[in-house]
Amino acid sequence: MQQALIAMSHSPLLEHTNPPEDVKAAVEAAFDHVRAFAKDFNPDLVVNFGPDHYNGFFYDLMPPFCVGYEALGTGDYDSWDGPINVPTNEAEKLAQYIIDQDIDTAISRKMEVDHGAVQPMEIIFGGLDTVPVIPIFVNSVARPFTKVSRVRKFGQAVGEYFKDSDKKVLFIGSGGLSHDPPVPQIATATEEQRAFLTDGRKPTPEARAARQANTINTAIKFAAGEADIMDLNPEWDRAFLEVCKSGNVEGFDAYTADEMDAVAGHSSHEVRTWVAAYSALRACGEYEVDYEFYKPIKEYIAGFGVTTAVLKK
Ligand SMILES: O=C(O)CCc1cccc(O)c1O
Ligand SMILES: [Fe+2]
Repeated sequence: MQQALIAMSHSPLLEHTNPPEDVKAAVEAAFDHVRAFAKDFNPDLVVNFGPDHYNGFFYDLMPPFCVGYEALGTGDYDSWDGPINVPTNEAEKLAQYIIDQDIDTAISRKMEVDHGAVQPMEIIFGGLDTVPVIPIFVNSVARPFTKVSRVRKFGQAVGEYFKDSDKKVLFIGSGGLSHDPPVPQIATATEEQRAFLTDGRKPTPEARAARQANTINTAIKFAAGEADIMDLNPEWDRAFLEVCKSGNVEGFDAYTADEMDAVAGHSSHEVRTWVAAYSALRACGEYEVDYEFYKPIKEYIAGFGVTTAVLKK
């Protein structure tokens, strides 16, 4: 088996809020599972589809996709802060292949990736300086959004590139499922927020701390039933997981940005990373989801899903 997949939610609140013990234990067991899965698969390379939350990508230049040739962590919420082990030559060849399939992508020789992209690898491998990784940004917060069918085709192109590779490749998707954390949106932003969304790189320590405190306070209120963010939507989450399990990745095409905003929250778009990862794996062959964990967890502001998938023999 040359390709495998881990698609999982992330939340910077893992270390900052306190769900009931049984919930924490269940999440920890899911993390143990993905760690064991990755260890067993023993990838030569990870292709990491990750979102960003205005730490690395801003409205000064917002691409739908970006392949990182070289990358570093932004360290927000104490996430990976420093260089990332990217095989530049392989990333260059991958981007050329994607473009040759008529799918345009941005590239970066200095891509900045935030908690949303790095958290699964921190959990699974203990850092981003171990297994070589090609980080791929999939815009999941900043309108305008590409159609989900485009994300599927992008993922498919990535998968095709690795289909006959002699390397063992693990596709990771990070984010989702339904959730609506307090990330400003350009359409409703104040003047100050607009400035941040457009040009907010390298915040002062005070600005970063204030942003993080706001997220943590919102999560605590949300768990107490007092926050004015959208509720989680377990039904929507379960339906999305069913599409993942069906193996019919064209099923993702029915999702639209407006509907997702309306029923699953403004950060539900992070499932685009799952769409890319599942479509990449599907391009390598028929797959089966061999592990699924799901729980709506208000303390983490996340419909929290963890899945692994392998190719059918
Ligand atoms: O402050 C931010 O940028 C949002 C943090 C955040 C919170 C809950 C779930 C997430 O997926 C997430 O990213
Ligand atoms: Fe996120």
